[in-house]
Amino acid sequence: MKQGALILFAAHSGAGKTTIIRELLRRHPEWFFSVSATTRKPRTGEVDGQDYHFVSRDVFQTMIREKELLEYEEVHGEYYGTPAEPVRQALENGKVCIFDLDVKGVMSIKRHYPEQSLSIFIEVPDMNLLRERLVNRKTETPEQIEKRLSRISLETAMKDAFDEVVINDQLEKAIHKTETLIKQIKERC
Ligand SMILES: Nc1ncnc2c1ncn2[C@@H]1O[C@H](COP(=O)(O)OP(=O)(O)OP(=O)(O)O)[C@@H](O)[C@H]1O
Ligand SMILES: Nc1nc2c(ncn2[C@@H]2O[C@H](COP(=O)(O)O)[C@@H](O)[C@H]2O)c(=O)[nH]1
Repeated sequence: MKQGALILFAAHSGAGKTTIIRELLRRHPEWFFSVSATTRKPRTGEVDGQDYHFVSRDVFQTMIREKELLEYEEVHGEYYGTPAEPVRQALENGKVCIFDLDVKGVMSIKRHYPEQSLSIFIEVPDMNLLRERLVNRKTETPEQIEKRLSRISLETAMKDAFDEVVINDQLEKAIHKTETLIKQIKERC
């Protein structure tokens, strides 16, 4: 009986992790995406229940109190957390489960599921690209962009603990590389 696999993505803000995940899920609708809860406001085009469960701080605190979250972190001044029950069910059904997380969230989930997890850090060939991509994305103010980039040193310090680092220079190459890594772990779990 298949146990399911957990694919844990993290990156510096702007590296392209969400773009890669969206394309992987488009190509593999059979894979399960762990929809996080967050107190951050939706960006244009983001759909509640699909990209995130957008909740108030009060609701998020209740989720913490009721132990509904597998892990949670405060990132860039907002709360983000992984609802536990959908993940448990997806794994029970032997699914490949995809997670969009910050670096600390990756390590927390890896501690829960050490044998079934693959952690992937999405990197850029040049750090200047991060600001450029965030500016082009047009979803944050200049102050918010600087706040996001201020986590680079923490993220760099934790990068060595990841199983794989994938450089997102050419998007299609990065998608292909991650897809190959996921197919490999899927064979084992
Ligand atoms: N290989 C690439 N070349 C050029 N632009 C890219 C590439 N990959 C992604 N982008 C663009 O860079 C921007 C940031 O990508 P994305 O939103 O996926 O980043 P992220 O890593 O999820 O960041 P955050 O953690 O801030 O959400 C987007 O506008 C996306 O279209
Ligand atoms: N620890 C967790 N981190 C999460 C979760 N969901 C998303 N994230 C990470 O937060 C930052 C900011 O996300 P953004 O959508 O505002 O750009 C990013 O690194 C996400 O990967 C979660 O459930 N737990």
